[in-house]
Amino acid sequence: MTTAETFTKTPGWLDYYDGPSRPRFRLPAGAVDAHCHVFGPAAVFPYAPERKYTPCDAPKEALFALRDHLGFEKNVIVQATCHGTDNRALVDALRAAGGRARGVATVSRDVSDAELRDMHEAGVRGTRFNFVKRLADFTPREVLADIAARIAPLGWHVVVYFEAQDLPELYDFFTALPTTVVVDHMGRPDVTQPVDGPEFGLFVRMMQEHPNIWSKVSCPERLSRSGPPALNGEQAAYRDVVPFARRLVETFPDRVLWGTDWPHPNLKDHMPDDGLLVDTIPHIAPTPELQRKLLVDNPNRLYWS
Ligand SMILES: O=C(O)c1cc(C(=O)O)oc(=O)c1
Repeated sequence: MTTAETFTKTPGWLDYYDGPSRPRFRLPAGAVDAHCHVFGPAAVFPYAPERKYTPCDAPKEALFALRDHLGFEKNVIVQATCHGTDNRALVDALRAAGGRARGVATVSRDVSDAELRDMHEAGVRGTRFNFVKRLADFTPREVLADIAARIAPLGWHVVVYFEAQDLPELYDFFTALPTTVVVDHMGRPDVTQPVDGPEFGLFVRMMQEHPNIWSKVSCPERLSRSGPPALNGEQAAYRDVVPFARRLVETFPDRVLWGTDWPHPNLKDHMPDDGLLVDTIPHIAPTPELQRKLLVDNPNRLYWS
């Protein structure tokens, strides 16, 4: 199947989606899409009963086609909340990727050592804690601290997803975690606030004071108020998000990651064009050196070394 066919002929795939454009920006060799998901297919890997949304199926074959179409070498596949703590779709995709994917799972406190070992062998290198209220029920902090203590000896890290207004309350918990901590989507700043204002300032301070904390400079399509269309080749799409991402890339060049967030669950107003998302990269990482760190060196160090 061609890439276009894989997208349009995947059963249950969004009717209106013709697939991504081809990016103008040429990714460096060895680039990693460090935040993407697989969903189902539900007939094989059912969604979790406790899920807050039911996505269209987005199977591994479509993800691998996207990877090749955009020019990435590898993926980091992140367990999505709609699959709960059932990591079978993730592990299946990792095993099928032939070493070209690593994963971030979601586990419960009673996960067995054997299950952790199996996941590690398949390529899992982290666990995800979700604090976004529309996506996940509250889990007591001591449960999460126990999970972090369980996965730390494996060399795994913790990925956290939260919204900026909740950072003051979560700050002490995050900064006490015993592992590397990777923040999804820059902690979802309100991009109508100034980039040097107090809200994003707290996030920057957390990274400054805690060298174990990393950030994904991803998801402009979720954070933007200005929306997608690039006015011309020079101006970035989702341009109101660019100063936030660029600030992190330039201040912490060795602790940032980039990902498409494909297949963009819960976006109701538009279906992002992943080619256009790749074209935002030179706006947030303006030099070849910053691009290499963001796309190649950092993800390879965290997931493949
Ligand atoms: O903002 C979201 O809706 C979202 C959801 C999930 C998930 O359901 O895991 O993951 C993401 O990275 C983003």
